[in-house]
Order: sequence, then C-alpha cells, then structure tokens
Amino acid sequence: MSDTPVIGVLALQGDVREHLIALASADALARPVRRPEELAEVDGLVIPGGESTTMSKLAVLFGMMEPLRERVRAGMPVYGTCAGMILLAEKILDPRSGQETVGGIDMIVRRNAFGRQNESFEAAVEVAGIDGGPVEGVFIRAPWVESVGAGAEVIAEHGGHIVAVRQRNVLATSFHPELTGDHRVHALFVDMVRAVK
Ligand SMILES: NC(=O)CC[C@H](N)C(=O)O
Repeated sequence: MSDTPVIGVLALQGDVREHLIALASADALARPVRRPEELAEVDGLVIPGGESTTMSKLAVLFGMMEPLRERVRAGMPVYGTCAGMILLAEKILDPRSGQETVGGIDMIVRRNAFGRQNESFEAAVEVAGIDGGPVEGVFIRAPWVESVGAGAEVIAEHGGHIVAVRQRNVLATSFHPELTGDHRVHALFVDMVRAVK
C-alpha cells in the first residue's frame, strides 16, 4: 500500500526491537534508523527508551543530532518514550554534563524523577485522545515533566505529575507502551504520521 507510512526507530541505543514490533502491528512499515541517509527516508520517527545521556552522545558521534533537529523543525512527526521524551524536551532540569537534546516540545523534564531501577512500576494511565480506557504504563527510571510552555498540551498525568505531552507533531510519554501488548499509543502516532504524509 503506497499510503502506508514508513516510520523509523532511532537505533543508536535502547529498546528498538519492541518499537519496531509495535509499529508494525499498528500498520506502519517500521525500520531502524542510524544514519542521516536513513533518517531522510522515513515519514516519522520513534526515539526509544534507554539512557538519554548515552543516546545524546551517540547522536552527536554519528552525525545525527543536527539532522534530527532539522527534521523535527521541519515538521516530521516524532514520538519519544522515556529517554526519548528527554531527548525531545527543550530543557532538562538535571542534565549530565554535555547532555544535549533534539528539542521539539516546549517542556522541562526531570530525569529519573520516579526513582531508580528497582522502583520501576506499572500503572493504568488515562491518555487524552486514546479511547477504550487507560493504557498500561510501564515506568522504568522514568522522567516526569516539570512544566510545559503554552504550545504544549498535557495529555496524561500520573500521581499529580505530567507523563505525556503533545506539541503539534511531537509526542512524548514517560512510560513504555511498547513493552505491553497494547499498541494504542503507537496507533495514535501512526495516525499523526499519516495526517502529514
Ligand atoms: N527507561 C528509560 O528510558 C530510562 C531513562 C533514563 N533514566 C535516562 O535518563 O535516560
């Protein structure tokens, strides 16, 4: 089908495979993206969870940071989960030295806000724009959003903290829907890509 969107998963580090599977089950053509030439060929991009400091360093090292910023600025739909959310923030409250972001959402994030690895948890999260009840959110050393600017829309909260935000074509969640069998968040993102394709 020619109108099937091609969606890349940034494959520098992190849980790439799970996103490829979730996107495929939401009717997109999914492929890993490591190089600028590969980025140029996709209609949208997922930035997975992992370690945002490592991902930031690798993006610079692989010559991906500027091409990523340019495509996001130009309106390519992007979805970041967990570390990916951190990469899409305009500002990190507690960055490691030298940690850069791609940007795209006018928000300030706090890394590891929900605690350490052994404090990881799952919770039902109601997400605006997703029908059929709450999604099961998996939070692994997850960030939360401290504050958002006027252009960003808060679409989910948990425990009084912002855990999902959308700004135009950019979507970010603190949690990992790719680790559950429920692919409604990916389906929402695939629809966002289809809308601009
Ligand atoms: N599961 C995750 O993506 C963890 C994110 C990690 N705490 C970071 O700062 O990048």
